[in-house]
Amino acid sequence: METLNFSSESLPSAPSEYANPTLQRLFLVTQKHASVSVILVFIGLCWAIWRCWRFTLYPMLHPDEPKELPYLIPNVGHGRAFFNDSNGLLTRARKHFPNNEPFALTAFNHTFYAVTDAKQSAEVYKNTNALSFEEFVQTLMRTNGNDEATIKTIYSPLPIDKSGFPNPEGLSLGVLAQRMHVHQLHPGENMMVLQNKARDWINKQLHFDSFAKQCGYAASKSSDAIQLPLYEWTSDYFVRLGQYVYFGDVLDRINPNYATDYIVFDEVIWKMLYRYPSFLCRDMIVPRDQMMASLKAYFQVPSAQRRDQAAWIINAMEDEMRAISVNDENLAIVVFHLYFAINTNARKTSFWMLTHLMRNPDYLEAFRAETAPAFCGDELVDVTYIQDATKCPQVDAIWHETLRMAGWAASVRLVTHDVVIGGKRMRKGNRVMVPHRLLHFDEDVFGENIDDWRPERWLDTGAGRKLPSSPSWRPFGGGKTKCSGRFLAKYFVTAFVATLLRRFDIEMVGQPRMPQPDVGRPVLGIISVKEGDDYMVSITKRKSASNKI
Ligand code: HEM
Repeated sequence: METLNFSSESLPSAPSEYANPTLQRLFLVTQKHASVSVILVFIGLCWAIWRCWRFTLYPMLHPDEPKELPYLIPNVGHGRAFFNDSNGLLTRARKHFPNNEPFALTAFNHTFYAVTDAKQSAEVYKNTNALSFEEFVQTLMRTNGNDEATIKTIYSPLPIDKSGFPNPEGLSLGVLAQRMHVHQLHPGENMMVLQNKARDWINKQLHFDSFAKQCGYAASKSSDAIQLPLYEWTSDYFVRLGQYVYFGDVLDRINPNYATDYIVFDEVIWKMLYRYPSFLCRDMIVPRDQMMASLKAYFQVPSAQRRDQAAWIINAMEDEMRAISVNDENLAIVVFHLYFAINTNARKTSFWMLTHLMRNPDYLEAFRAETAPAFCGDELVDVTYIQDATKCPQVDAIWHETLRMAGWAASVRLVTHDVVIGGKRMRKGNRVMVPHRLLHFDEDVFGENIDDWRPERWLDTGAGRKLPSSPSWRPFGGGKTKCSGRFLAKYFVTAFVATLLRRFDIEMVGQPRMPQPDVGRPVLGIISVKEGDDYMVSITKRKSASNKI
């Protein structure tokens, strides 16, 4: 008993009849334990009442609302699991509620409704009145420094007869921008300009001499072979490609490190999405601010020195923004978001595609053979051939299957007023998400061996050939905000891989394990590779084009 170490000052006084000091201490300790027990019982009771209310009584009283996945700690909810592996959590929740109804999840006081049924997801994409995508864009704008007055101006309706891009519905510039992206990026003359620019860049840069000069990260070089870390290399090449296609050389001249800064930023972009306090994310803020300053400097270069090199959308956005008096700083932030949309996903898709192809040499050879007619010697000449699924069905299947495996995004919308989706009432102020991955891993739709990369699932059966138009196929989101860059993205990735395979042999150095996706970090499309899982590939010159298939 003497080992009990309570100081008598910190405890209430014991009755004086306990003359023995040991008994006196024992009394005090018992009394303290009793008060602790009362508090614990009280907390336990409150917790039981809260839990019974939240997960039993409330659902009974509101059967029209989505059921919620139970959790233990109020406010925290499934926060930790959500941050560690949101798709793992969603898969677990889907199994918990065996019917296909929407369900609810709470993470750090935010409630999300998850819609995992393909038909119900179409309801989400269609309902632009009660479900807002703009709120997500505006939050990003705020996080990255757009001021409130500018956001308000950009989201205020404009006259139907304004000059510049036609606006017959009197939309705000924020909404009209979606139409402008479509005008730039859907197949047609405007997209062809970008395709030709990309073809010329790929033809010039995908050269052995260029690798040797540009890739400071190469592990070894000889006169006809070079070893490169695949993720680092595809990231570097694709971001420079996207930048060139949209800004020509001008941005690179203003800041030769722009593409490198972007990749550093893009790898920690989840800190921006989770709105980390600035003192915890210097690694994201420093490159971001540098890029925004460079974009501001870009818009201060005299028009004659930059506009003829820029894509139509960059010049058109500048004109539209200036017409509503948006200043250079705010313009730079808006265009920064566009730079991000152009560059975040293609670099990762090419990494995953090459990774799967090297592990499936038959498909690699099929890709090479099918795309051969697009070349004259080693030069890519025909920009439409590789895109055409009737001429390159295997390439098309490889593209789809790579996106199916690597697409990790969810479409997220804010509920702006109560709405019924999938027969369930969703409350204003919460968010609705359509997790693409859950749709893409539905065996009933995409067939067996769902965890394996099998392009043949898109080719071998009539049902497989219809998959690209299935409502379960959502790598690019859906509705009015469906990724307008999807055609150009396919072109960038397949033209790059085709030219690489035309000119070089590529193989893994050693036998690296299959790189793991970084499931803990949210992305807006394609999953990143886990830190430390990048691996070396050896790229070797092939024989001259005349000897090729
Ligand atoms: C494999 C590559 C790509 C994937 C997986 C992808 C995926 C997505 C997704 C999931 C969205 C959000 C849609 C929504 O929630 O409704 C989106 C939006 C967008 N993407 Fe992509 N994207 C890719 C490549 C590109 C490229 C190369 C560009 C431009 C050249 C681009 C431009 C855009 C734009 C402008 C939006 C916003 C749509 C709008 O507000 O109108 N994307 N993308």
